[in-house]
Amino acid sequence: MFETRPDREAEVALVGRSNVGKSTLMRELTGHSFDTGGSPGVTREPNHYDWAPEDFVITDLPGFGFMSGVHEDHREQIKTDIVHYLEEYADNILVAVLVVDGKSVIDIIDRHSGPDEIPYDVEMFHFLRELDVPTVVAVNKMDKVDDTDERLNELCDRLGLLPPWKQWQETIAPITAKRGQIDSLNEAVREHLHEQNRDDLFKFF
Ligand SMILES: Nc1nc2c(ncn2[C@@H]2O[C@H](COP(=O)(O)OP(=O)(O)OP(=O)(O)O)[C@@H](O)[C@H]2O)c(=O)[nH]1
Repeated sequence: MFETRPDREAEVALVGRSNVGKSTLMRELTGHSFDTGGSPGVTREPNHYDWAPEDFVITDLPGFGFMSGVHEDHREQIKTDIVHYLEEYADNILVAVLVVDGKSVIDIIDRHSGPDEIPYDVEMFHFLRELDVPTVVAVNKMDKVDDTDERLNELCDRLGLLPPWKQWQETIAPITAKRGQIDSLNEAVREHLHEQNRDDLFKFF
């Protein structure tokens, strides 16, 4: 279990597979650069952007999935730790941001769909819903995607949301974190904060 979390009442948590751009997004959101080491899977412990005066923390959870040089057992352990973290702090997490790579997410989901296999992103999306944690899917790297609407409609379909994606703007937020294009995510997060009477946290998004 991760033991680095500051004791804060309110939290926004970023989850997602390795290399989807969580650290890049974290930097854009906070203006703070976390030492990620640069290669996939380097983020093994959560990064917390601790805002004590507001009793608020933004957390970047470790990436899950393929990591070169990381043994299968360890990968499973990281996944288990993430699940436990989300369960333990579900009441504190006002919004979860599930980050995916817009370029590859459909292929990865389809490759891992089978009679006894649920793709991580789909599993995580449903798990967060079960926990009653409002979730925004940040579809990153949209600079590499040409057919935006088609791609986002496909993603809705895989997540069990009825397309067109445009009716899910509180849930599906296409972004290009690397260029600082994250307005749609900020708006979606604000919607969820507003619903929970936390307009005081708008300044972070
Ligand atoms: N084209 C493109 N590349 C991006 C974007 N955002 C991030 N990247 C690149 O994606 C790679 C991974 O980004 P990171 O932010 O390190 O990803 P991460 O999800 O934190 O990775 P882990 O540490 O493995 O969890 C880097 O090469 C980034 O420059 C984007 O919006 N567009």
